[in-house]
Amino acid sequence: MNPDPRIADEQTHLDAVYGRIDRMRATTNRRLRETLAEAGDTPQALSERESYERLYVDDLAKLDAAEHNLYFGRLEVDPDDDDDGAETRRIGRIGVLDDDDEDTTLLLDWRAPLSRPFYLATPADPDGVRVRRHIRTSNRAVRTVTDEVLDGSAVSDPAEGTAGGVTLGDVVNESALVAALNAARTGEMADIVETIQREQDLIIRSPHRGVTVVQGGPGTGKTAVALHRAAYLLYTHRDLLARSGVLILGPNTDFLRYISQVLPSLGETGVLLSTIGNLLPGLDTAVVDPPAAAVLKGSTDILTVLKRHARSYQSLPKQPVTVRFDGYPLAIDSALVKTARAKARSTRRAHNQAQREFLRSALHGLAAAYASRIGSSLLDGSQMLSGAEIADIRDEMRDDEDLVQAVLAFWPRLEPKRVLSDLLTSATAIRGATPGWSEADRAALLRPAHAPFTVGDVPLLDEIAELIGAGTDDDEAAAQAQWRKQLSEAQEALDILTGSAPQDIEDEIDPEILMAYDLIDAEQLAQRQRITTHRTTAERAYEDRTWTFGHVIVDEAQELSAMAWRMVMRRIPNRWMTVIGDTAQTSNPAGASSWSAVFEPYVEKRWRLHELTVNYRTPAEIMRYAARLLERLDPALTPPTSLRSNGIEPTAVHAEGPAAHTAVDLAIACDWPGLTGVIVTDDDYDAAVAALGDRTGVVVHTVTGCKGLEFDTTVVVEPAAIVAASERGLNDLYVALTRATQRLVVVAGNEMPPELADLPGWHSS
Ligand SMILES: Nc1ncnc2c1ncn2[C@@H]1O[C@H](COP(=O)(O)OP(=O)(O)OP(=O)(O)O)[C@@H](O)[C@H]1O
Repeated sequence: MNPDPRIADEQTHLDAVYGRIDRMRATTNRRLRETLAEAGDTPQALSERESYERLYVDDLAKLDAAEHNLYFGRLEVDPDDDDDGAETRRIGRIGVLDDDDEDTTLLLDWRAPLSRPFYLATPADPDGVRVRRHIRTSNRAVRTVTDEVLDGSAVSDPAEGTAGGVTLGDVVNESALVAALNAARTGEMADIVETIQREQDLIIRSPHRGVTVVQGGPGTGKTAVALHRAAYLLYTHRDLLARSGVLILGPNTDFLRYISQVLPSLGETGVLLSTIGNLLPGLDTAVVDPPAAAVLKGSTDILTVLKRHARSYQSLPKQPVTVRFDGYPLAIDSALVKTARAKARSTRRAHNQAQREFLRSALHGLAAAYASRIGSSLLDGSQMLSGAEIADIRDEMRDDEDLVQAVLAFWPRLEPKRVLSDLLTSATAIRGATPGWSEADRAALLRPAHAPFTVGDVPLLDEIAELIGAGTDDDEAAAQAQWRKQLSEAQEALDILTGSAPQDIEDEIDPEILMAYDLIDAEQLAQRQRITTHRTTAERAYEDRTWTFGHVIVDEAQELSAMAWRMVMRRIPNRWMTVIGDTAQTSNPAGASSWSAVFEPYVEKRWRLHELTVNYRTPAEIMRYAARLLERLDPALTPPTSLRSNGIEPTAVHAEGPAAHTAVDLAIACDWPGLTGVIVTDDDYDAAVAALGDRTGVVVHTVTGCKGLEFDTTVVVEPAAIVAASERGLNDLYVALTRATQRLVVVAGNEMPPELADLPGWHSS
């Protein structure tokens, strides 16, 4: 067989691209070595060196990330002018310019506007594209080339695999898509740059600057779309977003681990991935509240409880407290504290910030009392000390630590964790803050003294931090002064850096390799220096509760409670967000069942809904059963249409003993290709993990922990128990059934939900 000339052609181009990448890597490596070898240990020299080092290391990471499948697409498009020849565009993971005289474009970045027809053109609507070529490479060699001729005639290379219920005319890059969907899963999500579909592309590149909601059933690519949108926005709005950062919120750390490689593989690292449970600096929790507590803590009704409780620290003395100043006894009594409290409250500042006014006023009262003791006229009792003298006494009192402590007992400095613990661990505190509540609700809120904070507590802690003010004015003033100092040092360092840029480097500089002073200003440099071990915007944001992001993406957004949304919204005052979810998959009892209820309080009607309707993950054979559960959940909901049908019928296995054991043994014995996920209830989790031991190729997850994940084969254990385990058990089972890319096996003892009772192989004993 003659070798395909297209392969040889593309190999020539691929060699040119990698040649250029290798030259860029060599130059960057050389510069990095030179930077590291530089002498000088002044603070400026060190910071200059560190900035360059960071820059070169970042560049190398980007080049490494682009190595795999660097070049994947080629378009022949109608030329702009009347010229007969077609214009050729080559598309890759990153843009690459040649180092020739013309700076020839070797590769267009997939996110560039000129690349867009690669994703949008269809035979029915070619958008000027004559031929779309899909190039598969591995280890720097071209393996296959597939052409689609989009001139209204037929597709030239037929696709491998079969499609389920979707019209193939809708599918772009079909054979590559089917190959990607059939590929064995590794436990880490892969990027989809080569096969983004039209409906997905419209969301990824949406210019909408408000809240974009992406609703779609399981497997419709919502997570993939969210991650590629992050990459697209970072490319298109780099100046803005590199500085303010992008936050991606996911449901749990397993999920974040699963998606964590996608953005680096696209050359983007400046993104903070977080769960609600570790969004607050200094706290990391995955502990989930019992349903009743979750509902109470998730609702905005808890706000008045928190406010009432925070106010309870602004207390009055039941008995006057006697303090001694200069040997004289002075009384801190209810009248004195009441006056000081009124003054402090009238500042309308947060508790900790108003403390200064409270103290000033109380000391003023005590100074006046003291003055009346030592300075009253013996004749008529009138005050003989001047106002200035009384103020001096007040200042002296301020230095008397015992006295100040005694006063501040009635307006103590607060710290969010203590405030919340004080509330949740005391039946008395709960009662005081919840007038009108039922005893059952109060009992649901109460927790043992040393119980850890839960995910539901995190938004409450954030709320309390707002209510009480994070630090006192003095803390803030000290932080500001420190910041100004760093800023001026950074400016000096930058001046030196700019002034010392050697001309010869300037002359030979690659357009892609930017110099430090192109990229950073004094503020950024100061921020880098603030915590030298925490270098990226994302990491700085992670350290700072009050950080506001440029864009926020919320995945599995249906799980967020109303209180969690308040916390998220605080971090994105510009409301530029992409929100991804499926209200049919909600398992949190405090989660969302309607997007308008979530967003209207924040943006009224200014949010835009996109719906994804094609299920890329789950084959039609499995979706047939899952759809029945959706019907029971809400008959108005339409299941997504499976793109594939693979001929593998789901089956059921009757377990004689404990079903979790049977399921794990079965998974090990069958050794199905790729990754197998065994999904169990919380109660069965430990037993299943123990049964699995250190076997690879099989993983165990709880129903809530499998959210967003996928496996080649899924073994769902005791579906009836999953349904019974919680109020949202049906939703959980729906999620569990839709995790497989190839095969579903259900293992049960005696009970089976009616929707699965006709599974081949099922019989109860
Ligand atoms: N255009 C595409 N090309 C290749 N693979 C795709 C494409 N779109 C989606 N996929 C794949 O389909 C699977 C499901 O996608 P994803 O996890 O993003 O769906 P989801 O809507 O977030 O699902 P769920 O709500 O069930 O968690 C993933 O393996 C993803 O890589």
